[in-house]
Amino acid sequence: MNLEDLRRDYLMAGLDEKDLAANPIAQFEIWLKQAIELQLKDPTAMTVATVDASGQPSQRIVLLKHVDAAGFVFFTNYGSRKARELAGNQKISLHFPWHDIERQVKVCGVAEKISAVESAKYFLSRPKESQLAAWASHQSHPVSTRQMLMQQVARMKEKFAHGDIPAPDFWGGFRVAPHEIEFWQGGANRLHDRFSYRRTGEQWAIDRLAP
Ligand SMILES: Cc1cc2nc3c(=O)[nH]c(=O)nc-3n(C[C@H](O)[C@H](O)[C@H](O)COP(=O)(O)O)c2cc1C
Ligand SMILES: Cc1ncc(COP(=O)(O)O)c(CN)c1O
Repeated sequence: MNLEDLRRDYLMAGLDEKDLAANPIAQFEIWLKQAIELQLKDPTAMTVATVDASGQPSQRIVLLKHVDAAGFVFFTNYGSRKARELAGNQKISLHFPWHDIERQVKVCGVAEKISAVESAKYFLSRPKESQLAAWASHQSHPVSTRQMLMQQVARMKEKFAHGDIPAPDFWGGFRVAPHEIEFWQGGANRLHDRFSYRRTGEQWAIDRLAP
């Protein structure tokens, strides 16, 4: 299979320092809003990179569920591989791959569990079937067959047949407090525009980076 000629030029837009918000969260919100309005598929999907004790990185996609000055929030199983890696090393990187608008955003920061109260509030807003799936899935651990998984779902459905399904204590959110956020806009002939914000106390410094 020859992949060498698979490429395209990025011609949609440029990015100038004068167009950037002073605060990267404000800039992120502008870009995310555009990604949603332009009906990109899974606009909130982000790749999350963590590292294990040996320094081995691993990645997976999760959905961003909240963003504000305090950081980026996603939800997952606290026994999952990502959560176990974060327990040993809070350093994390997030990546939004917005191919259709020739943009990407990279975030580096530190992840912390949110409160059980905050997690429960989000959990209760999810569809019941997803709540049962969270109870049934020992995420990232081997499961012998799909049938075993479905049996577990059925057991949980029975157990929680009446009333609200409570949030499991092994499931909840992480908030990523960022210290670096890069905005990338594709340019012609590989001469892309890149701006990197770095936290300097209460403020943010902005550098244009070579493409
Ligand atoms: C578009 C998309 C969104 C996903 N969103 C989540 C999510 O919000 N939370 C989650 O735990 N897993 C989500 N997953 C599944 C993860 O990618 C991953 O398989 C799972 O969290 C286990 O990862 P780990 O074993 O590295 O911890 C999503 C997958 C895709 C493709
Ligand atoms: C396992 C898992 N957990 C959580 C989520 C988060 O999304 P939601 O809360 O909207 O179901 C997803 C989304 N694909 C998922 O696959």
